[in-house]
Amino acid sequence: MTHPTLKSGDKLVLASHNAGKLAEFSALMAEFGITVLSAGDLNLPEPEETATTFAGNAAIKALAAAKATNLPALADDSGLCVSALGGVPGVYSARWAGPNKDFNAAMARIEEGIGQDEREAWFVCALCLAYPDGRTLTFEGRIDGQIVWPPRGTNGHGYDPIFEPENETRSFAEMTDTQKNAISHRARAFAAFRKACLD
Ligand SMILES: O=P(O)(O)OP(=O)(O)OP(=O)(O)OC[C@H]1O[C@@H](n2cnc3c(O)ncnc32)[C@H](O)[C@@H]1O
Ligand SMILES: [Mg+2]
Repeated sequence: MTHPTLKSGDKLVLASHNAGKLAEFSALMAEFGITVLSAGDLNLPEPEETATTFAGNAAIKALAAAKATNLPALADDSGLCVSALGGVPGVYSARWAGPNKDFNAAMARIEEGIGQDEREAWFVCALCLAYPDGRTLTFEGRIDGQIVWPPRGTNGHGYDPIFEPENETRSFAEMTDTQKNAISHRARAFAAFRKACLD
């Protein structure tokens, strides 16, 4: 039995500036009694995501936030990998939407790049918990599915309207937060984090 690394009453910085992710985390974290502060609340800068892996970028963000606040910090690096595009946009998922976060353009770019018969895609989420002393723990989650077109649904965020998880008939954007949080890449990574650090 491993000892929990975070307990009720502890403070944790969520090192993300993405409102959609933060909403999902607040639902996932609700039952644990941890005080969650977000990077936006704390005015933390957004470090450059220079790594070539999700885990590497999650560590960059988590360590930057932990060092800036002297508190443990949890960062999420995630993205949509499209098989017919060789796994792209992947770690470039945010950059494909550009500074104006134009996900309609990014989704259209994906659809234009793939054929009718090669629709496989998967979302990945890497979570990194970092401490001010530089220790890190990393967890990953993945969900497989396919790209659908046209985009469907108005819930969620980012690429949700064009991603239909396997064994589902709805896109992520047609699901409620609770439904998405039961199966998503983020929820799966969170389950591993929870098992190691919260339960
Ligand atoms: O780095 P932070 O501040 O956390 O916020 P971000 O939006 O830049 O996040 P990433 O660097 O991890 O980029 C992930 C991209 O993948 C998209 N993405 C990740 N998870 C997603 C999900 O569950 N549904 C839809 N899109 C998602 C998201 O919209 C981003 O464009
Ligand atoms: Mg980012």
